[in-house]
Amino acid sequence: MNQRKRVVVGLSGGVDSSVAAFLLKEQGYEVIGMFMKNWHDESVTISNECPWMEDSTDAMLVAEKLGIPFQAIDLSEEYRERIVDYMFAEYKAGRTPNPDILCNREIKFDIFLKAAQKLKADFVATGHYCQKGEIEVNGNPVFQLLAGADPNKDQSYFLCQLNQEQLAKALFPIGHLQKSEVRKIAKEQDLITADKKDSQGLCFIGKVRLPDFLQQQLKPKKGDIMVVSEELSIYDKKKIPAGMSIEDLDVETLDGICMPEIYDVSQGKKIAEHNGAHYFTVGQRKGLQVGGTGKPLFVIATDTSSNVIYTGLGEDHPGLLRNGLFVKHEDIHWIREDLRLQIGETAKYQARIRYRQPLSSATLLMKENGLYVIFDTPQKGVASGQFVAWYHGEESIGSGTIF
Ligand SMILES: Nc1ncnc2c1ncn2[C@@H]1O[C@H](COP(=O)(O)OP(=O)(O)OP(=O)(O)O)[C@@H](O)[C@H]1O
Repeated sequence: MNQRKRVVVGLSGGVDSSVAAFLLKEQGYEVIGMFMKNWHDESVTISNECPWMEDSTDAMLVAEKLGIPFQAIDLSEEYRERIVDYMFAEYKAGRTPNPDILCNREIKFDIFLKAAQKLKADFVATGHYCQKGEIEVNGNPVFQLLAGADPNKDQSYFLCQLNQEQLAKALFPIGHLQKSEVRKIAKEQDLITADKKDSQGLCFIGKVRLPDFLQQQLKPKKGDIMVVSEELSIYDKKKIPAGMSIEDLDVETLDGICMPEIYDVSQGKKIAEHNGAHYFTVGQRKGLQVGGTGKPLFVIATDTSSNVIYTGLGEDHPGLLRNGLFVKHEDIHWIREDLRLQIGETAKYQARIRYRQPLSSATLLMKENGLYVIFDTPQKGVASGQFVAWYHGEESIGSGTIF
């Protein structure tokens, strides 16, 4: 059946994609390995190491060992335009982007996919820990994005912005395996990548720390750290009114619950200084460098226009917890288009707002202006710019950018 299908596998020089390529070959596909050079800027390299060169050599050696053709393509320009520029713009605006999710949507399953199609490939495969399903809805095929079988490695969250056309062309050959099994196969096949360390995400940053990367374009600028009391009246609006069912909440109440709070300096007390509000993210504890406060300080909001950070004392500060979040109409993405909610409709799903976070039950309400996601239990670290993905069991149904 699969004999004549051609697959381009993204070979990163890591163990997962090496084993993915091996398994595809075993299954009888015609496999081509392709390494992409993502982004490399001499100015952010903090050592003389050149990780992408090493990775591309490893990818090539794996291809050689498996006896498959190999190509390397330079997508660094596209990467800069679509990922790096987006990252800087988002941080500058006080939001927290997720480059890994964008990279899958914009690079691996767009530009890379198009390059594969030029080679007349039927599919693009990656070493992601997730699975693809196919069902029929009203007589039409519908593709499903499913969690990886290894609960510690599930990467479906990173693919939550893929659409049906992209999924139709995707293969995830290792999604049904545990990481330990992948390493075992790599060892058995004597692949050079068998013992290679896992990558840390943020592939393009390589070995540079995020703060160092950001400082390339976002210059340090001193500003105030304010500490905000627990007793502010704005926190009352964040609560779900007692006795009300979520379906009956009006938009004003929903906005109070789901929109990020806007603080002003009169609501806080200056406690120290920081070196740039755009370096900080909601929920962050590290990097504030304020001592003598007894309990730890956490960022509860940043205001990049006035360059002020608002913080709360202690991990139970009401500013840290949110009962819901909002996704603007144009930022809502349905993987399962057939399950798209219409205005006025609600649905019960499980949501996650960051990679590896356990799923948490939530009610989704579709309104004219966008989607409100109300959690059964309040969540910490709901950061603007990050993605929320909603699941039905193991299946990722849709996602959106948090307002
Ligand atoms: N530079 C690259 N060139 C080609 N494909 C890549 C590259 N970087 C990542 N990929 C593809 O995307 C998948 C997921 O990338 P990620 O950076 O999360 O690596 P990973 O899960 O550690 O996998 P691996 O062990 O294969 O590096 C990889 O398995 C690979 O198929």
